[in-house]
Amino acid sequence: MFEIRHAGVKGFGIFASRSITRGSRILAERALLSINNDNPSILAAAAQLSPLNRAALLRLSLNESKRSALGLISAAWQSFSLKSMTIGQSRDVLNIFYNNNFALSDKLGTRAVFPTVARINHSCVPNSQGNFNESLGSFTIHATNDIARGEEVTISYLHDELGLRAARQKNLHKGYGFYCGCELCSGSAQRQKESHRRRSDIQMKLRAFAKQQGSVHTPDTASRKLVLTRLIIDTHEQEGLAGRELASLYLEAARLAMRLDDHALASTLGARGLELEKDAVGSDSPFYEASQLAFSQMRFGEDEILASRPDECEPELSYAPWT
Ligand SMILES: C[S@@+](CC[C@H](N)C(=O)[O-])C[C@H]1O[C@@H](n2cnc3c(N)ncnc32)[C@H](O)[C@@H]1O
Repeated sequence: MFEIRHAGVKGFGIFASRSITRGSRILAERALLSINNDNPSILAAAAQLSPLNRAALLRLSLNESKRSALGLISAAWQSFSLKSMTIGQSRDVLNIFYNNNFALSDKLGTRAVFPTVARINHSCVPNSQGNFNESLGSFTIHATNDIARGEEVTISYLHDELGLRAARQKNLHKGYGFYCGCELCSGSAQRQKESHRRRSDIQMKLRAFAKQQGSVHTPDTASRKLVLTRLIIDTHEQEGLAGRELASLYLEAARLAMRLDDHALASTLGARGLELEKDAVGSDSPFYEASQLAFSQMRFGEDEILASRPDECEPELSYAPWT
């Protein structure tokens, strides 16, 4: 379904070797290296790897801008007791880990590197999304948009999907040492202008709403929240963004519509939210199962459950560089 090959200045990347339809699982893989609160040492975990797996780890991409100074002292200190790795190798292992790991659970301190997933480059308008599937014990990549044969498979490394270009560039450079040249960041001036207008507009509306919320409590809060949530949904869709964030917005809108006794609207919004979630995580994901359950309970009047979906205790999943 895909191949790993050179992607110009980005290094390696993953490309569709045939057309991939939205919702398809592109890959599912287990961690190559992981740490958690009980076993927090990256170098100790790397020392346990077989020579083949350690070589595979050392082939992954480094953040060159952080290669020289940062990590050297820590690597030297930590590798003191690990005779199996040189200080240089230890420094590279740390750099590679920071540049490629995903935070899977804040509570358990679980962070992991997945060898093929680590080859997927960033786009501010990605066509795929990564999520950890607890029941498979694997990280999955699903197409959130249709992908043409030969097109690069991309995910977003950012937390704020609707961020403005300057903020996106700053965060990507700080985290990964690159300035993004994706189809949005290097798109036509017209496209960038429209995107900037849409994104600033919604940010302004969100700020105004938050300010209003802080000052007075008006009884029509649910209807105003619904209007705003639907505007955020529209912005995502106009920007070509799909995935779990959009699914959550639809499910939240469904909950608000239900609260306003608009059952027909709640059903339509909820069904769309579930469809988007299934596309992003797969029908075997506990995330999807939890949303399905919450949606059916909401329809029977227990809407608080949808507001406290279990996964919302965890942070939004994304690469976790240099944290
Ligand atoms: C997780 S790795 C992705 C795979 C990597 N290209 C490789 O060769 O293994 C992250 C690194 O890929 C590069 N990268 C990812 N997305 C990029 C983009 N949109 N523009 C430029 N470089 C990118 C950066 O060097 C970044 O530090």
